[in-house]
Amino acid sequence: MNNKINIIFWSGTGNTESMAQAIYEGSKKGGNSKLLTVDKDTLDDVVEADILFLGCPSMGVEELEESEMEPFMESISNDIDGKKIILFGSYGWGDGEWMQDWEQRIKNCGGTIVEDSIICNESPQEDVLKVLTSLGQKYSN
Ligand SMILES: Cc1cc2nc3c(=O)[nH]c(=O)nc-3n(C[C@H](O)[C@H](O)[C@H](O)COP(=O)(O)O)c2cc1C
Repeated sequence: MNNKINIIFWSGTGNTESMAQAIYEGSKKGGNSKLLTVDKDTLDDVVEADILFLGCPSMGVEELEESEMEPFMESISNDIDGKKIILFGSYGWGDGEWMQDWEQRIKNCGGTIVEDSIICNESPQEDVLKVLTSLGQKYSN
């Protein structure tokens, strides 16, 4: 059976959503992946995943989105020990600090970051989308 890949994201204006869709396009070939907005996921979607892709833009002041993504992260903090995770998201005027903090948080919960996080400024360019699609494909086998 191919790896179970779950892609869970929050996106306000669609930039992080485009990134998530690019990952999903690549992962679909494995026939065992799901694309979920963070309000639609369940704890099972986290627990069952061999590879978890989590996406969120930089919001607040270099923070995760506070009404859905932040509570979601809190809710899974005891369930990602040993989990293979890849983070992605879009940002605006900052320097990527939110992503560094997010990586640290995952590590503190015992999660394993298996790839460099993918970040892009505002709308993802074609080259970023290609990288994301190849990552989806790479892990779906
Ligand atoms: C309320 C709000 C807060 C934001 N805070 C930051 C920030 O602290 N740092 C940053 O680089 N960009 C910030 N941004 C810009 C977004 O991260 C950026 O527009 C991103 O592309 C949005 O992604 P999305 O289309 O997936 O929602 C903020 C945007 C909004 C609406």
